[in-house]
Amino acid sequence: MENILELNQVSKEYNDFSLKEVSFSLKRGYIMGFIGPNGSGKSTTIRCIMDLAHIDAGEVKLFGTTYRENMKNLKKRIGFVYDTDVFFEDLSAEKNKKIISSFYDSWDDESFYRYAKDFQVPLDKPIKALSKGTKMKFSLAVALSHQAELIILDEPTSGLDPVFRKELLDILLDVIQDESKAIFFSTHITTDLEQVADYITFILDGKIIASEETETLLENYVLVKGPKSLIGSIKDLQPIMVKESPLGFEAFLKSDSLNELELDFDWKVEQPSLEELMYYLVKSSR
Ligand SMILES: Nc1ncnc2c1ncn2[C@@H]1O[C@H](COP(=O)(O)OP(=O)(O)OP(=O)(O)O)[C@@H](O)[C@H]1O
Repeated sequence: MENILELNQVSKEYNDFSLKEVSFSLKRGYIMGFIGPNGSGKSTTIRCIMDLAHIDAGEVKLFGTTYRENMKNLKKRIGFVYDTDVFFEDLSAEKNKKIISSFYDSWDDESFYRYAKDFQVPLDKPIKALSKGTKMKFSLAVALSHQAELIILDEPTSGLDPVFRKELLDILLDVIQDESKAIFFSTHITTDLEQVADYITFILDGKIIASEETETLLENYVLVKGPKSLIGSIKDLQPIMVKESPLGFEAFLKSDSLNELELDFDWKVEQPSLEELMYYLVKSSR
């Protein structure tokens, strides 16, 4: 199936930071989570995808084409949901909808009212009176009502309570059911991604260090916990990182460093969570 989003060797230089030959791709019908520590380049990458930041080298392809070839049309096919307030705060959600809808030929009022109802967005209230979570839902209702095929969200779940977060994640899962759309979203909440992301792209200091299926990514690594007496044996396997405590150790290593014999040792081998994987990969790089 065609890539709906494709970045090829995208580079962007700021004074103190650069995106370094960022490449990854996403197909229709899937959700990709975009993770990385603070300041690693997530928002910058998203701004490059949205053509809000000029790229110095490389190429961003959307729906198989580039902004250079097709600027006006491309933007309309993307639903961009982000944290900063982009609406007319003093106007009601209904009036905001009226203004925004006039920009889109493909606007579908019926969908909008259905989503607003499903998401319980009060349309008569001014935007400034809505909670953060409700604003996010309004934003998503807008994105879905102009028939966006690619939904890009920059930290949509940050600051939302667990109930709102779960609702939002269910909505995202629902959106990709017909397999014609794709979702790309950045977040620090890795447990959200374990629930919904088919793929994970991991950025660190402006460089992509992994972009693959969530399951495969997690299966690539193991956490081994064992007593002090086995510390020499674990170190022989050249782990990525070992944390020692008075009682024993916790080691993070590539799964293929363990062979069958070593599985028989008196230590516990676990698959790391996404949060543990992120912690160890970030720590070991510093
Ligand atoms: N317009 C700009 N001019 C100069 N530097 C910038 C600009 N925009 C971002 N940066 C720098 O780029 C780096 C990456 O920032 P970015 O916002 O992309 O990170 P992030 O991964 O989204 O971080 P966070 O998780 O904290 O939101 C930061 O050091 C930031 O200061």
